Amino acid sequence: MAVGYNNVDVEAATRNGIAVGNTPGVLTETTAELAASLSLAAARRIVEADQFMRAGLYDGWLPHLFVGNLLKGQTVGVIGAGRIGSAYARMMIEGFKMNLIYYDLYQSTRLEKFVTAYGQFLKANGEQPVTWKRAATMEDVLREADVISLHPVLDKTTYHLINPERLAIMKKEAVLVNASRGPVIDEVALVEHLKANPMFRVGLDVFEDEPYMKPGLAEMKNAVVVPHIASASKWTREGMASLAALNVLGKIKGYPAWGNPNLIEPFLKEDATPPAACPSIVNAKQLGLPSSKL
Ligand SMILES: NC(=O)c1ccc[n+]([C@@H]2O[C@H](COP(=O)([O-])OP(=O)(O)OC[C@H]3O[C@@H](n4cnc5c(N)ncnc54)[C@H](O)[C@@H]3O)[C@@H](O)[C@H]2O)c1
Ligand SMILES: O=C(O)[C@H](O)CO
Repeated sequence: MAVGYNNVDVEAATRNGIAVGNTPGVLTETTAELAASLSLAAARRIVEADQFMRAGLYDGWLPHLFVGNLLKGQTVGVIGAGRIGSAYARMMIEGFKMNLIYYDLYQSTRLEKFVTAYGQFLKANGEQPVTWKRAATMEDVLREADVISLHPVLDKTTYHLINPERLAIMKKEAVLVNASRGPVIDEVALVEHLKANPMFRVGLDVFEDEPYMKPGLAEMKNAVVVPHIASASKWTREGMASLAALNVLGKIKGYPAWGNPNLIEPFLKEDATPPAACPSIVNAKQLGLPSSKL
């Protein structure tokens, strides 16, 4: 069960009349929160400092001990401003008063409106307003942002989206976070970049050859690594299980596909019968499945 389905050959499934279900929506905030946690952990060197403390190396406050990056007033870059990317952007903007630069194939009007409104709120309170920019190219995001989080789907257009050339244009003290899919980053190139740029930091939830890391990554102090736990909250995992089970049940019962897979709340109510529909079938259109009325 997952929202990402890059590991499924949807074309082959469609050719064989097989419906492919996924679990959108219930992972959005949970995954965005983990990306925000990785951003903070990398920017403020939390894991390094924790290891230092546990090793008994702390012998008193020092002005230069584990100095990291301040987020307030800096720029957060989001590549892939869909459900999760937009939720992450809102957290970083509202939580840390960061400015936004994003790159997506589509305009995220709702996100832009949110930043504009929040900027006006800050201004009205005598504070520096936050700003947003939709970048014309991914390179613009990489050049300008202080913290960059990757949230696109994995496909041919996003495989090794972060490569040696693009790493080279990022700020030397940037923070890069990936809670999308491992192969979005060329991990061998990333290890080399981390070695050459000790102030560059990453927070990774996903890896190119999961469950393995590329040689050298585990030794890098400027990398925070966690084992694909972005959706690991109880509410989310229960929600994913419910949506997956209701997709299967819906197919068995011959129900239509739900009209708007971004609006899955009716399937999650504990005290009500779920709608007679499959919550999210990604190849519903291609299979010619009927769509339920909302
Ligand atoms: N680490 C985890 O546990 C975890 C959890 C949930 C989702 N994910 C991953 O996150 C991905 C995104 O999930 P979502 O629910 O936000 O999906 P979504 O479809 O809402 O958002 C994906 C966005 O990526 C954009 N995009 C596609 N190709 C692009 C490109 N070449 N350049 C820039 N943007 C591009 C799309 O336009 C879309 O806005 C999933 O497909 C999955 O791979 C990982
Ligand atoms: O795509 C997904 O849903 C995740 O990778 C699993 O949580």
